[in-house]
Amino acid sequence: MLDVRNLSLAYGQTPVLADLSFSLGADEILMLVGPTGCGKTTVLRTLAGLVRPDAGEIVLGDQRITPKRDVPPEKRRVGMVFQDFALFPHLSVIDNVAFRLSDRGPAHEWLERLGLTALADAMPERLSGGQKQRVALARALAHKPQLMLLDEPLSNLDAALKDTLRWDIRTALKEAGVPALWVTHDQEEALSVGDRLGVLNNGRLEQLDTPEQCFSQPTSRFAAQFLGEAAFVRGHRDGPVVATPLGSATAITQGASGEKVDLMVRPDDLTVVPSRDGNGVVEWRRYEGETRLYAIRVCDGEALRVRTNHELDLAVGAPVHLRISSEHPLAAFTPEPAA
Ligand SMILES: Nc1ncnc2c1ncn2[C@@H]1O[C@H](COP(=O)(O)OP(=O)(O)OP(=O)(O)O)[C@@H](O)[C@H]1O
Repeated sequence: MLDVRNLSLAYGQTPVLADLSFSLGADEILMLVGPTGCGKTTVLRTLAGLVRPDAGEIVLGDQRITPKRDVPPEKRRVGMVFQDFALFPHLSVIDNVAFRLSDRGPAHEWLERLGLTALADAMPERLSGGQKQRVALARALAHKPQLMLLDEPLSNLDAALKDTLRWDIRTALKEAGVPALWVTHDQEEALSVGDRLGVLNNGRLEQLDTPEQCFSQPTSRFAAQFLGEAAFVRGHRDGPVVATPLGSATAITQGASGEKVDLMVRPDDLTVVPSRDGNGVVEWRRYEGETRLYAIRVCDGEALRVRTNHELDLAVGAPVHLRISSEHPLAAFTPEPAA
């Protein structure tokens, strides 16, 4: 169990974490995303005890940590997995995993669970990136941590390996029954692997919710734009419905009829068909294999992205009709004041 309350931290005069609060359940995995420099690694470093916060408290199991009551990193029982694996190069796999353990049983157990038994006596230099990361995970879990911190654990691995390993890491964390905080830059990973997702912006949690809620019901434009390819179409409320030049959709939030709003649309909320008297033209196209992504310029507004089946083959410059086809409610935001 982890409880973070009103954590603040500045490097010199630069505030990095601002009144950050969240809790993690017994075996909950929280994915942490946000733009570069927003403080993700600093959150992990603070929880690990590598930097001391200026204010707030961390309750980790039965430890209560405050700026005045520090607990050193080695007493926090926090396991860490980094993108660069950080194995001891002069120790074999089993000696890495069992490092400083008086009982080597859990080391053998985690090697087996993570499919590494045959490599127990190998030296790290012989291992592939995926195997190194499994060893790093086994080492962290064999030490029976009360919290796991993962800082972009898959970013040095190729795409095919990432997909398998992310699920193996999730399974291992759940088997170990430890809460985990997992920083990633990968949207698919952020949305698919964790139990909850936190969107960090300038050291503040902009949104903390299930991945589904964060993606489909972002509470701010920032969260909307950070997850997935969001665009905004100006419309007017008419009861629960927002009417736009591209058709109508139900809005998630209610407001006064007649009020101007920007409706958030993603490429799968729109449908495009060829049409001589349509409302737009194809500005660019991108073949994606199973799908195609088109940018459609509508009147003189911004180009909107729409994803279609790969069989719809439209040329650049082709006249088309673009409409909102989403059957689920869409997020609506108050228009930003003109610059
Ligand atoms: N030791 C330090 N001294 C001073 N400033 C630091 C230090 N470490 C990080 N920073 C600054 O704090 C801010 C947050 O850094 P942090 O590494 O936590 O961001 P991040 O969200 O993990 O970024 P990235 O996604 O690029 O890894 C950045 O502006 C960074 O330059």
